[in-house]
Amino acid sequence: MSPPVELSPTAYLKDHASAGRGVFASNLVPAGTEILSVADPLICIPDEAHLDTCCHYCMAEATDEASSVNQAYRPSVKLSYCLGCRVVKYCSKTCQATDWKQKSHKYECVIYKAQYPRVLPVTARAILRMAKHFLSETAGSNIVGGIGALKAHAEDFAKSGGERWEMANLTAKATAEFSKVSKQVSFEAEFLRDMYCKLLVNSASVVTQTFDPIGLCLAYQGAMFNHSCDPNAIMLFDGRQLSIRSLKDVPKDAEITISYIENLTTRKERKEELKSRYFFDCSCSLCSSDSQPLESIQCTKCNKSIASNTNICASCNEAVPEDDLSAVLALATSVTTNRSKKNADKSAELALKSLKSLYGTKLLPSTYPPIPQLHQDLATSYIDEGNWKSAFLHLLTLYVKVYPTIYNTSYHPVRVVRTFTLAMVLIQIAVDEPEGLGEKIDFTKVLYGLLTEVYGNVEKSHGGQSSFAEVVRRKMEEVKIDIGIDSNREADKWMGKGLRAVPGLEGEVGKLVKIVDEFVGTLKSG
Ligand SMILES: C[S@@+](CC[C@H](N)C(=O)[O-])C[C@H]1O[C@@H](n2cnc3c(N)ncnc32)[C@H](O)[C@@H]1O
Repeated sequence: MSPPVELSPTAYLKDHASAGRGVFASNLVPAGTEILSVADPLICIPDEAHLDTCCHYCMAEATDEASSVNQAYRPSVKLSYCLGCRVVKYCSKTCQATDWKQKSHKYECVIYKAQYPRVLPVTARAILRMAKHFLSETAGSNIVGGIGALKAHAEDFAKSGGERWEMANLTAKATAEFSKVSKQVSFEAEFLRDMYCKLLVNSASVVTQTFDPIGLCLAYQGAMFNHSCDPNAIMLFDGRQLSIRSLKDVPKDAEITISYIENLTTRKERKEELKSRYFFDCSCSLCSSDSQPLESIQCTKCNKSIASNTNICASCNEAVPEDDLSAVLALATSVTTNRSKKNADKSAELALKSLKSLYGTKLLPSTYPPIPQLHQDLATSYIDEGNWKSAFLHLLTLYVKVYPTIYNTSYHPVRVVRTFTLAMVLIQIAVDEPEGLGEKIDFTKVLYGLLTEVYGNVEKSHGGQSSFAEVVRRKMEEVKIDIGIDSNREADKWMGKGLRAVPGLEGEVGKLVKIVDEFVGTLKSG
């Protein structure tokens, strides 16, 4: 048994009873605090789709093509190509020089250039960096034992075979071949395959402030956290800076866990994904519990929730016929499976059709997977198109019917960001089509209520020094001036509360709930 290692002022690493190593709290960690911050992850690079729009070092995004709502999150950034390879871009000479000297672009530039106009996939680019770094690493050079000590599960990958193993071999072989053009160093395929396995098990998606994936990150300390489907912490990105923040109070010496996957899925789907991607059987508190809140269905007679482990409504005793229930659950599974396929049709048309078919069963509430994801994907598509009213209706449905169940703390970072997006979309509606919602809402009050909710939670969700907190503060100031609020007194009264808790907003909340009920009603009737 190795001795514990301090990972940050609040967390230490030690051997875990059943999961290799794990991270534990050094003292009580209060909810909404930073546990770990890594300013310079070993690897943090854009994926293929974002090579043209993200700085290859700091991950800043170019603003040119973003819609007005997405621009609210970003400072103005212009990117220029590396003139050597013309594949990667930078926002400044400093980023370019750091990437060149410290992050291996000096070595990989010639490899990228030889492949141009073909662009290497993000996994191939990442394993080249890992391999290069591995050569200069000694076991004691880093507190977690470096790349050598990262779990690879290589035998499990080989044993499970299939497409993933094929891809590991193909990527490693092709990358080894490509690396030969470098005069500095080239690699064997088998060694690169080992790097590939380590990458897949230990890396995380880099996400924007709106949680859209833009790249891949490998940070030693970040890779030490084990998974739970009901985690007490979350990984966030601010550009290339990775942080882990607590979602709940974590008692001294308790394990700190994050979620590796999109955990808004059914238990069966979560367990299958974790087994196939990370090679373990999840036995977290949620997977071991009889109650699966997301898998509750809705009673067609009294509209109350029916728990996931029964087909009988506890409120009115109505029984849902088992065959009907099986058919509905199979439909939900098939929508999820089709969406997760490679080259799946991700169009808004299909998402809307799927959403209507799920609601059309009348048995599935807005929280049942994959309904929340479909609403979110549709909102994102409509924001990109500038279709504010449709984006608003989907985001508002999530705000009213989904977030209180799936993110049961008001400072959950995803909930805070989505609420901010809802406020930004509301601004667009107020400008473009204020009569478009049917119900006349007081835009000023609702907007101010949403923003104060975000403003009051951002310290806990993201930290006061984060770029997102800065974006929120700026927007709050702008809106206060626009709507003629010149003191903080009124804002303070509302601070941190949800719309529902703000005095004087009950009427507006009632109207919003009615808008959502009518909207879901139209989706149910196809
Ligand atoms: C990113 S690593 C986490 C750190 C790892 N425990 C170590 O010792 O290096 C991911 C791997 O840790 C293990 N792991 C993570 N969460 C687990 C869990 N809840 N139960 C069992 N094993 C887990 C699995 O082997 C998984 O592939």
